[in-house]
Amino acid sequence: MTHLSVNVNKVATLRNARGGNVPNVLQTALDCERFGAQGITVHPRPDERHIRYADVRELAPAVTTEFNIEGYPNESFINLVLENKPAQVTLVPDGPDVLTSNAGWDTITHADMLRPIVARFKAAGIRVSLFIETDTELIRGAADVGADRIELYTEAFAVNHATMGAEAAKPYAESARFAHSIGLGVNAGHDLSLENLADFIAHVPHVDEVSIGHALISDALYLGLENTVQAYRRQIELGWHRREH
Ligand SMILES: CC(=O)[C@@H](O)[C@H](O)COP(=O)(O)O
Ligand SMILES: NCC(=O)COP(=O)(O)O
Repeated sequence: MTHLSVNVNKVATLRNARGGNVPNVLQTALDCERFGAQGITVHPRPDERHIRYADVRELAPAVTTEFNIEGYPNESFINLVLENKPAQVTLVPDGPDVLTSNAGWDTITHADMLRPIVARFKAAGIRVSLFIETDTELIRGAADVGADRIELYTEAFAVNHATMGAEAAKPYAESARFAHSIGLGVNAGHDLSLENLADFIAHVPHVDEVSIGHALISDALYLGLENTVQAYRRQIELGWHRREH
């Protein structure tokens, strides 16, 4: 069954708006786990506009499910990850100024840069995932630089799902099948929501994990965090039960 990792970036955004410690990011992460999250994801950005490096240091020893740190692998990010040894690091090719992640890796152009970084993390016992679009050659490139998994960048799925429904999952299904066939694990994330998650899971095979933040934390304003985490888990189960493969 696909695991749900809750991205708590947006909890930190709210906390940072007032400069104190409300809401408490650590407590929220632990509560997400208590409510059924199977992982916690954070994406510290260079300007620390939401998750701060200090949050990562606080979360790392406290998270008892899978801790996943996402980000662009500059030297300070690499050191942060190696210092905190999460179960998984997800490398994302974000420029420092982006509003949010907006592209996957070009694993061919950046192969020489990625290969030694991936090797460093793997030598430290950290699983490495690369954020990537639905392009077979780039997925093959992820395997070539030594990645353990890919994270399919699902923004286009979310946008297209609004008009096309489950048909929007087709390129992702092909990519997931290909990644699996060459030995890569498959994660997915970005703009997944209660509206589109079951269709994604039903039509895309081999998905080990989804990481969801923006929509989930927004839903929690209406539904409460416990109900929301459980609602996302139920959508994953619903998707699995609708699978034809
Ligand atoms: C890689 C990815 O899709 C997520 O980490 C997303 O970028 C969340 O980051 P923000 O919360 O900064 O938008
Ligand atoms: N890796 C994707 C993630 O962590 C959350 O993305 P989003 O749900 O905030 O778009």
